[in-house]
This record gives sequence, structure tokens and C-alpha cells, in this order.
Amino acid sequence: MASLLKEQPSMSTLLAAYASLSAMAMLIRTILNEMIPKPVQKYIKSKLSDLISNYLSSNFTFIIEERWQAVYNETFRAIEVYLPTRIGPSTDKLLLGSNDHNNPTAPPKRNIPSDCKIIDEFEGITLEWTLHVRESDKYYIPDKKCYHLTCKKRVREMVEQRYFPHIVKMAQTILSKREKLNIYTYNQDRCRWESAVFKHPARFETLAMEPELKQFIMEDLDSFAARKDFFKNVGRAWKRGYLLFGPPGTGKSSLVAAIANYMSYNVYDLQFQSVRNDADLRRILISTTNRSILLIEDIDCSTKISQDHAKVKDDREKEGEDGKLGRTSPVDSGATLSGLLNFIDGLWSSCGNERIIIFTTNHKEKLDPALLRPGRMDVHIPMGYCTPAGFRKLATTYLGIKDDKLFGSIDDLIKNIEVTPAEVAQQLMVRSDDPKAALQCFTEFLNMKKVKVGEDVIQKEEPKDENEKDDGKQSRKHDESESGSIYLT
Ligand SMILES: Nc1ncnc2c1ncn2[C@@H]1O[C@H](COP(=O)(O)OP(=O)(O)OP(=O)(O)O)[C@@H](O)[C@H]1O
Repeated sequence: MASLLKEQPSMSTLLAAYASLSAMAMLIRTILNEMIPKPVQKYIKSKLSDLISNYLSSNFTFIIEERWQAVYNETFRAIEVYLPTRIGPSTDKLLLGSNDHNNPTAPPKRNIPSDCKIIDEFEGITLEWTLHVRESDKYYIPDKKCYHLTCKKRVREMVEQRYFPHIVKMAQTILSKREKLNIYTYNQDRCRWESAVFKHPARFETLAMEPELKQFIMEDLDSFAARKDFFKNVGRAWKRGYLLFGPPGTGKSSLVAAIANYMSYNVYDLQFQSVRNDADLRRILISTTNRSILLIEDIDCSTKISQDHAKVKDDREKEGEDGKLGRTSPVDSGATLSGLLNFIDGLWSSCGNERIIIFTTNHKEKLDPALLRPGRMDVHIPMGYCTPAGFRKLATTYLGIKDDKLFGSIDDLIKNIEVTPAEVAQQLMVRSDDPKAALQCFTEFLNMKKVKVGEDVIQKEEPKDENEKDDGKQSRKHDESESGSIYLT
């Protein structure tokens, strides 16, 4: 004991040792401060603090970003759907809003604001979620969003294996129960699809079309939805392409809406002309979701799709020589037909499942033959002028009547005059409160149209020169090509 006491350092020795250690630490710090550049110091500090907190903390954080390897992250999408359903009493703030123009008095939807904590429970374990948003300093780059999920380190494995699959399953159930469909349009400035509630009243029952054609389309859709395994077994992407063609006002857009309602699919409405280039097109297309319709309307209006590809190349080269296009950057050169075809049936077609692609056109003859080739668009659907069956459907929808003594004469007129369902609907709507008067007005309208068509024919039969004769032939040929029947490629 006496020897132990003897070996203990005195207070002055301890103070001296402490002073020399502090001096040494200060000396080292000064040397390090002067010798090591500031960014390197910062890096070392952050690594050290990470190491210490990792060692001491019992928590683990999963980070789920909006994109995963250049495509939209499906896990992120599932969390976005699932998490708002977990908002509980412990949540201290909420985002509220609505994009349903049709029902503004309905309770608004809930969402999660950034930096707000959401607590979830799963198999007796508490999980803490936070949404982080990093604002972009450039207006054309969207803000970056990511979810952080914090749990105890010891349950990390279970969270990965069971909790995340549970979230995806729940999100699928929530989405399948959602009555509302969305229509998306691509915002080029913000590089993202933006949605609105899609509540189009068009249904197959209200469409004025030949009953056989309608039946064919519905059966085709049913068989598409039911044949997941078939597509897998034959090694094809689970997709179906429809080309709707016909004059304006024959119901192409209405048919798209009817298909969306029938299948309960969201609609991605892409303005093809606004796509900057093929890379942009690919990015846009792969960020659409499964069980959806990709709609490109008036595809003939996009010069690069409708014209022969070689001709576009030729024109470009010519313009390049003239110095017009030579200066144009590749960024605004527009997407090409081959870029689009690559997504329809090329390598990129395997991205996504259960997709319907619909192109509409008023001028099928203007389209590049590559788009019409067998196997490209699976079904070509002609949308024609109103027929007696179509008229009866519209009379039931707009006037609530199934028969009338004027129907016979209206049928005769309709068979001989090109009148679109849109024109018929417009005429019937004017006096929809009085069916008799509506049918009378409509008969007068058809008779006037008949007289006008007769006058036009007489004028056309008197061509002034050789050129006009040729034009006449052209337009007849044109009509023939448009009055096609369903075509399965
Ligand atoms: N086949 C149809 N059945 C019922 N209503 C129709 C039909 N065709 C047109 N209509 C009516 O006419 C309106 C315009 O039709 P729609 O926009 O669907 O035609 P479209 O062929 O897509 O025309 P466009 O080529 O000009 O876009 C619709 O809102 C609908 O009320």
C-alpha cells in the first residue's frame, strides 16, 4: 500500500503533463491547419464524424431517390402512394390540395411536406420517414426529392426483405381501388409529366360506331389484358398498338377516352412535336407507368414521322448546306420515327408492361410506310362518317329516343352524305329538349348538306385545266384509302 501511494504522481506532475500535452496538441493543430488544405480538412472531419456516429448510433437510414439508374424509381413511386395513408396524429404538418376540377367541393387530397416526420408501424417495429427536397437553382432542372427511412440497425434486414415489398403491395392495392384516372401532359421546361384528373364521359356504350367494330375493339382489349403469360411465353413486350385514322370529328379522341375508361388506364398525352430529340423521347417514354395509354394525336402533323425518313435526311442535308440547319444544335432537332419505333418494337419496347400505344391521324396516307408495316401498330382502326346505326346511337344518347317516323328518311340521307358523328351530335344538341323539333332540324340540315354536296360535285366535274383533273383523281384515290376496314398487322 505504501509503495502504491509512493508511485502515484503528484498534482504538480499531473498539471505539468497536461500542460505539455495541450501545448503539443495545439502545435499539431497549427501544423495541420497550415499544411493541410481546408477542403481536405473538411473531408477528413466529415469522414471521422460519420465513422464515430456510425459506430455509436444504433440507427440505420435508407435513402430512396426519385430516379434509379436513369429511370423513374418504382420504389419511390410506391412510397409516394403509400405514405400519405400513414399520416397519423403525431404528424405536425400536412400538404393539402386538389386537381379535380370536376369536383371542387370534395375534401382535398393529403400529401407530405418536406422535412415532416411520418411514423409508421410494421410488425411491431417503429419506422420514421422524412421527405427531403433539394431545390434546383436552374429553372429547367426539377427539384430533387428523396425519402429517408430511419430504423434500428438490428431490423435493417427485415425492413429490406419484408417492409419494402409490403409497401409496394399496398401501393398496388391503393392504385387499383382508385376510381379516378389521370391524364398526363409532359412539361418540357420542368422535364416531368404533370397530371390532371381524367373524367371524360365517353364510354363504348355512348360511342356512335358500327356495333361489330365496337365489339371487336372491346374483345381485343379484354384479350390483351388477360394474356400476360402469353406475351411472356412468346417473348414479346406486353404492349398493344392502335392506329386510329379517319376525318376530323369521327370520334378518334372519344374512342381513346372510352378505351381509358374501359381499361381504367391513365393517359399520357404526348405532343410529339415538342420533343427535343431521341434521347429526350426515350427519357419521356420510360418515365410513364405501367397500365397506361401513351397517346400521340395527329401523328401526321409531325413532319419527321409523316415524311419519308430518307427525305427528311435529304432536306436536312440540303438545309445544312444552305447554312440554315448547319448551326442548329442536336438538342432541338426533334425526335425521329426510328426513335419512336425503337420504343414501340425495338430494344426499348421491353421497358414497362401492360401498355397501350395509340396514334391518331386524319391522314393515314401521309404516314411513313415504316409506321404502317405489319407488326408495328397491331390494329388499324378506321373511324368513318356517321352510319344509320351511329345516328340511332346518338339519337338515344342526345334525345333519349330509340325510334321515330323520321328515322327512315334520315337513314336514307345519311347513307348518301358524308356527315361526321361530331356534326350529328352538334345538330341534335341544339334542340335536345324537344326530340321532334331536333329531328326536324336535323333533317333540314342533311337536306341542305345534300344540296351543297351536289353543287360541289358539279363544280368539280368541270375542271379548268389538266392539273385540276389530276387533283380530282388524287382526292378520289385518297377517299378510297381512307374508307378502309379494321386491319390487324
Ligand atoms: N363516334 C362518335 N360517337 C359519339 N360522339 C362522337 C363521335 N365522334 C364524335 N363525337 C362527338 O364529337 C366531338 C368531337 O369528336 P372527337 O374529338 O372525338 O373527334 P376526332 O375524330 O378526334 O376529331 P379530330 O380529328 O378533330 O381530333 C366529341 O366530343 C363527341 O361529342
